[in-house]
Amino acid sequence: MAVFKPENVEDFYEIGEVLGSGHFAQVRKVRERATGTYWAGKFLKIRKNTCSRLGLDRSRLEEEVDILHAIQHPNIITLKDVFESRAEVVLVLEL
Ligand SMILES: Nc1ncnc2c1ncn2[C@@H]1O[C@H](COP(=O)(O)OP(=O)(O)OP(=O)(O)O)[C@@H](O)[C@H]1O
Repeated sequence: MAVFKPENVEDFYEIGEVLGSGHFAQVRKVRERATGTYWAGKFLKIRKNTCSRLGLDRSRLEEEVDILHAIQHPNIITLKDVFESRAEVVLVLEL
């Protein structure tokens, strides 16, 4: 199962320009501090309670993260890291 790190993503990545946005996510270019490598950081809003219609359901997201983690294929984007704070989850993806 994928590990959702409780650390602050900004301790490990510099957050850069916005690359795009979707229904629940904003995607930004991020730079790994340790290596200088660029990645895409997908900042996802998580639903706070079952009654709310805003944000993603965390269990659905867990399933998707597990699938991304399990698959390594040239046509499927690589998932490098997952960070979690109270209100959002950040997926660090291949740019
Ligand atoms: N790995 C990535 N590298 C570069 N840009 C990306 C990457 N992932 C997403 N983007 C950009 O961010 C935008 C939003 O991505 P996201 O995956 O949130 O949304 P979507 O699949 O287009 O929409 P939806 O909310 O319907 O799922 C994309 O349209 C693309 O421009």
